Amino acid sequence: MTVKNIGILCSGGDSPGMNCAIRAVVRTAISRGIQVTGIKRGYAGLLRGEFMQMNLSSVGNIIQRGGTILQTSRSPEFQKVEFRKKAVDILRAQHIDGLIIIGGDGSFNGAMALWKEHQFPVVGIPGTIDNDISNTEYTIGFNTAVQTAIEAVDRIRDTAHSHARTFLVEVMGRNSSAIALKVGVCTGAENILLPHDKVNHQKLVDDINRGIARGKESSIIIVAEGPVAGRSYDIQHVLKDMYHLDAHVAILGHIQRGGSPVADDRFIASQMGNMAVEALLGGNVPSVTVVQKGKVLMTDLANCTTKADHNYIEYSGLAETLSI
Ligand SMILES: Nc1ncnc2c1ncn2[C@@H]1O[C@H](COP(=O)(O)OP(=O)(O)O)[C@@H](O)[C@H]1O
Ligand SMILES: O=P(O)(O)OC[C@H]1O[C@](O)(COP(=O)(O)O)[C@@H](O)[C@@H]1O
Ligand SMILES: [Mg+2]
Repeated sequence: MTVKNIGILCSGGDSPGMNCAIRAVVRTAISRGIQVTGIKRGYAGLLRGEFMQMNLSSVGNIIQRGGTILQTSRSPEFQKVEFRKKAVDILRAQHIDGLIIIGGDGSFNGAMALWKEHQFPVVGIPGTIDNDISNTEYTIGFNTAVQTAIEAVDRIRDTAHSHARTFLVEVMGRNSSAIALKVGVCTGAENILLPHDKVNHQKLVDDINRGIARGKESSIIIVAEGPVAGRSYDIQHVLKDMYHLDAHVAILGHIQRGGSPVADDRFIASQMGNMAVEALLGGNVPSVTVVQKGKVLMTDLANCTTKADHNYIEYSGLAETLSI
């Protein structure tokens, strides 16, 4: 089928660099004589028919902006087969021939369903700070989120040292270890608690006390968020009640999702946006842009519909060795 009009949407959590990908899609498509229809607020906006025609200037001056100009959403309705049928009817009525989805593993499952149930041509671009998608080394936004968290932890370290305190700093990432491990290594954290770790409070206290005994004036423990944000408070209470150790909690939260994308996010998103359009035009669907062995390339979308926590787990040994 000839593609004349490409739809584009963002879905799931926003991530820094999504705008760079949108810009690359729009500019590549227009340079190839193809129309681009922006779909606002993800799958929820698609179901409401929220469209905007994109032109060269609608993506001007956005390369440095965090978030997404198209906005995004989580849409429970889209999990249902009847709503995906409605979505495809809306896309076809709008004369959209193929869809580019910028999002995480959940969004890719929605895209895969559009293909399987209706053979609607889809191409994914991985955009999530969590870096938790199978078969890609990278997802757009991860390095910016990590940089933001590092800067926050460095500031907390100033206070931790000045008051000789222990801090539990909770980072985002749901069940993914990636942000916690990279931030932990880069801030010289004394300990990193991964999402599924059963916390060994005794070891934590022993480690902190060993540090104090050799003259350390502060301890930073990076806590990966896990399924429900706020687990740091549980750990804080056990440390206080059972070990009489006072620890302060800092939950970094959504501060990690916003902000201007760092160079890697701009560069990779620009390549991915460009490649996604070429894939749609070349009939390479359903597919997804990925990073493998450091290179941006295409793979089958089916390879990227599961969550993965593979990317950084290999660095837990490094973190432990360097934090003694
Ligand atoms: N199995 C699925 N089938 C259809 N749509 C899905 C599925 N999983 C997720 N989605 C859609 O993708 C949206 C975003 O998924 P979510 O997991 O919240 O974020 P992310 O894509 O960033 O991982 C969901 O709100 C839903 O609309
Ligand atoms: O902003 P929300 O909807 O509360 O979601 C928080 C979750 O979104 C994330 O920031 C990003 O997750 P997704 O990219 O999968 O949407 C997670 O790290 C965090 O657990
Ligand atoms: Mg996700």
